[in-house]
Amino acid sequence: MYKIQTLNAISPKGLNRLPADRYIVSDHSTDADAILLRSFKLHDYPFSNNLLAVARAGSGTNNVPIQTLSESGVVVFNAPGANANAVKELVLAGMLMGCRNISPAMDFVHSLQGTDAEMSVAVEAGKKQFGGFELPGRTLGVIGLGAIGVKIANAARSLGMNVIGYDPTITIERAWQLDSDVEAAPNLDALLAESDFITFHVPLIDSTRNLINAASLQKLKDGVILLNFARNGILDDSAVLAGLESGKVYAYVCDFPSNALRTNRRVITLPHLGASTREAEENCAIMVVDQMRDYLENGNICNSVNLPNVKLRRTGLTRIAVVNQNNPDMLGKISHVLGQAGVNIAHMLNDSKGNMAYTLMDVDSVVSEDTRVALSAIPGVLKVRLL
Ligand SMILES: NC(=O)c1ccc[n+]([C@@H]2O[C@H](COP(=O)([O-])OP(=O)(O)OC[C@H]3O[C@@H](n4cnc5c(N)ncnc54)[C@H](O)[C@@H]3O)[C@@H](O)[C@H]2O)c1
Ligand SMILES: O=C(O)CC[C@@H](O)C(=O)O
Repeated sequence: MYKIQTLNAISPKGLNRLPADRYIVSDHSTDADAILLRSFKLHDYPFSNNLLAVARAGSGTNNVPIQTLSESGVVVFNAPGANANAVKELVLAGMLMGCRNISPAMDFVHSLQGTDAEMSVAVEAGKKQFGGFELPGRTLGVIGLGAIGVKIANAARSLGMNVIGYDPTITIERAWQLDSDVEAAPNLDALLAESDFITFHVPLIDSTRNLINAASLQKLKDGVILLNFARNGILDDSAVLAGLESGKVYAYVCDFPSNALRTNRRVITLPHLGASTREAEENCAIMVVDQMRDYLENGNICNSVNLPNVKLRRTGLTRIAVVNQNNPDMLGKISHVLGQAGVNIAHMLNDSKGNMAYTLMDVDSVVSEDTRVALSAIPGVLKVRLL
């Protein structure tokens, strides 16, 4: 039986794909084979030695200590693109809420008192405070053209906006998906200087922390609308608040509330709702459960952030799965141990990602526990499983 620990609510549509005769799913296991989570902060979490996989039912993995897990040979999965449409829709809603002043206008209506006739007079007198502007012809800057950024860029084009994007590491797949009228900004400053709306869709990493700060704020157009549905920390909140105060920033729409933000009338802040749709939660859960199950049962890897994609059709009598450091001569040492044990490799795939490597082998015989232990003892080998 595989033990799966859930650290957040994971859609039953995903969990139901784990057969009860092979999987025990619990939210309080102490020796789990795999962990399923969403935004639970896993840094400093006590991992069991059994742990083989961590699966993030979402896109961002900044709540997962990838380096520490890699050092123990634990595979970390995520669900690329599975919640992108949900985020796209909320960003579009946020753009419209920002430019049409919907949140302060609603606050105004909530504050009205008196009869309907009195209210009608107050509405007509008061509504001029909330006049806004339209999207067509305005320029949207999209920072990060991954699963979410590309969808937003394309949707904004279909709404008649000019779109410029900035992503120095855009993949070929995403570039193919991009509307051909989306312009590539030569650098971040050019995007900041030309955009009426700027939306951020980058992971929180050292190079994306405080992309908007006191200095970069000065490069923005006056009256810009900023949207952060990526992560807290990508914009420096105090710089954005200063920009709202000076009029440089017209509105700030974000998914990451703080005390300073939530009381400002020109800030629309939501409770991390970007991926909170039935569809996105189901897509993410199904994707990571399938990936985790294929890894646990067959050793195949798909959509891991720390190991390469490796998928091998099952042949042979025994499958050997080895997670190791990406060092010279690892394959030589692994095949030497198997040769000494009289084990013949029928099929093999080996690939690497950064300083991690993975080897999946189908062999023609039963492999003893002694041989598994001998493979585990090779310096640089992190995990060995017989499947
Ligand atoms: N609010 C939410 O609920 C919610 C939901 C999903 C994702 N997110 C956040 O959004 C982020 C993006 O999600 P995604 O699914 O589009 O991820 P993704 O991996 O598909 O795309 C991220 C893109 O950012 C680019 N990038 C990295 N560093 C950059 C930099 N310095 N400048 C410009 N581009 C850079 C990458 O090349 C990549 O194309 C996630 O990492 C996560 O933090 C939030
Ligand atoms: O699980 C969630 O609700 C949020 C997920 C989101 O932050 C992500 O990075 O995919």
